[in-house]
Amino acid sequence: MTPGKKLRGLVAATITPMTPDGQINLSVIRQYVDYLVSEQNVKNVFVNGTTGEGLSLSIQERKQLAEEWMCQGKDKLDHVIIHVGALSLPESQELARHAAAIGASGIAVIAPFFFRPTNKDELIAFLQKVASEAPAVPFYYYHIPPLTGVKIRVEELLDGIKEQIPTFQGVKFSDTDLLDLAQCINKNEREQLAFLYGVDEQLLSALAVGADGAVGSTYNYLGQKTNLMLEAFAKLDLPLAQKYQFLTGEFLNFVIKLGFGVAQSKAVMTFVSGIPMGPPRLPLADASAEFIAQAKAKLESIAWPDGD
Ligand SMILES: CC(=O)N[C@@H]([C@@H](O)[C@H](O)[C@H](O)CO)[C@@H](O)CC(=O)C(=O)O
Repeated sequence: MTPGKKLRGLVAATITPMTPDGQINLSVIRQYVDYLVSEQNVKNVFVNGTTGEGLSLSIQERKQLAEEWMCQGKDKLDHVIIHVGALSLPESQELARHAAAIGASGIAVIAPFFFRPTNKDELIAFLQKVASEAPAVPFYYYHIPPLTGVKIRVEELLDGIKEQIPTFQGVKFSDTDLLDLAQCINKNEREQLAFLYGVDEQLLSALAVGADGAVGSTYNYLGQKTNLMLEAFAKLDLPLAQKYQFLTGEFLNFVIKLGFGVAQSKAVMTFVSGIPMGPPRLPLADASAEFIAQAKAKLESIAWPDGD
């Protein structure tokens, strides 16, 4: 791992593999790490987030997964960010201390979403109490208003946040409000913050306003293609970058219409990688056989510019 290096590029929002009877399946994480690195060229992971069903796992399971990713990712991954957000502040603090103890490269926290913060100060107060439990670990705010219902604009949140959270390192921005994202980047240009976009189907637009990279579910199985989009964008080859975005978008548009969430991501990752991701945890229901057949056929029909 590379401590201190600014987080850039693609970060896979990891799926939590489960056994058919619904237990977490740590035994495939080693294979999963190798697959991400060698087949998808993705060397950063975000563990126990939305895609990882982090909020549906017990504290013990979250710790076990974090430890396994750290252990298997050692010498292979660049960054292992652990999502430690929880509805209960003491639980979130416990997870932050644990992530620090096992040497995580960063921690991230979602806004609490049952009793919600109603303004910036309440949200920062919560984040600060968690971040201060891991005083040497880079801290990221995980902004995902479609799921949390917490719509406090990040631009507003960032104003003065470093004074209260000295470890503040950036934002995982999972929202479509690109004006907010652009204003964050504009105002924080000279700071060393990382802005990582989380709506995979419109990553190219976020790159255009200066996002440093992306955290998302599709980089588990479309990481290599999305890396080619990043490369084309870096070389200012906009037509090629657009081509990749259009094609990943074509797949996502198709599956979103069928109904696409964490369960379906698990199914897609299983058929693409061959690693059994297992079922999701209730209340999520397993992807249907029909979804799997249609998603597979669609993905196989895409003619990528690199001929793959
Ligand atoms: C709502 C949701 O799950 N969003 C995903 C996206 O990667 C999403 O799956 C993708 O854009 C397809 O819609 C990520 O932002 C979530 C994520 O990074 C995480 O698992 O923490």
